[in-house]
Amino acid sequence: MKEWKRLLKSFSFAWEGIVFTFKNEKNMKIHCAVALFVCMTAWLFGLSKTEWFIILIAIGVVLSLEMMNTAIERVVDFVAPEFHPLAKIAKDVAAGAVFVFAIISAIIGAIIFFPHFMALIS
Ligand SMILES: Nc1ncnc2c1ncn2[C@@H]1O[C@H](COP(=O)(O)OP(=O)(O)OP(=O)(O)O)[C@@H](O)[C@H]1O
Repeated sequence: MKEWKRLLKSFSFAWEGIVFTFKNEKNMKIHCAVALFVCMTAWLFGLSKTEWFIILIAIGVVLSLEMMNTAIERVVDFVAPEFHPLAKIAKDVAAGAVFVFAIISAIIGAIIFFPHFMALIS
């Protein structure tokens, strides 16, 4: 019983982290809006299971990276509230990680949706 309570508590802390990121990070709102749009388009095009699988992984990784970026930003602000070159590197590298995977996800989306879009207009 105690184990269950501990597990539920850890889920609720994780949920608090998700809500915090969504409320405080503009980029997270943008990622969520794009993810919703992509899922609706995928549903309309009737993507295969494999295509859904790839798209959901891309969405999951982008959202998770944005949350890791937010966590790193907050830790950096906590330990280095003043300007510091290492704080800059930590924040820039974390933001870069999100950017790299967001670009890769856009390419993945283009590769998956392009044939469906061409089939629709031809
Ligand atoms: N303590 C610091 N020392 C050095 N440079 C910093 C510091 N804090 C922020 N920076 C620089 O300013 C940039 C913006 O930092 P900020 O904390 O405003 O994050 P952000 O890029 O606005 O993130 P987001 O928009 O995702 O919240 C960082 O990427 C970094 O280059």
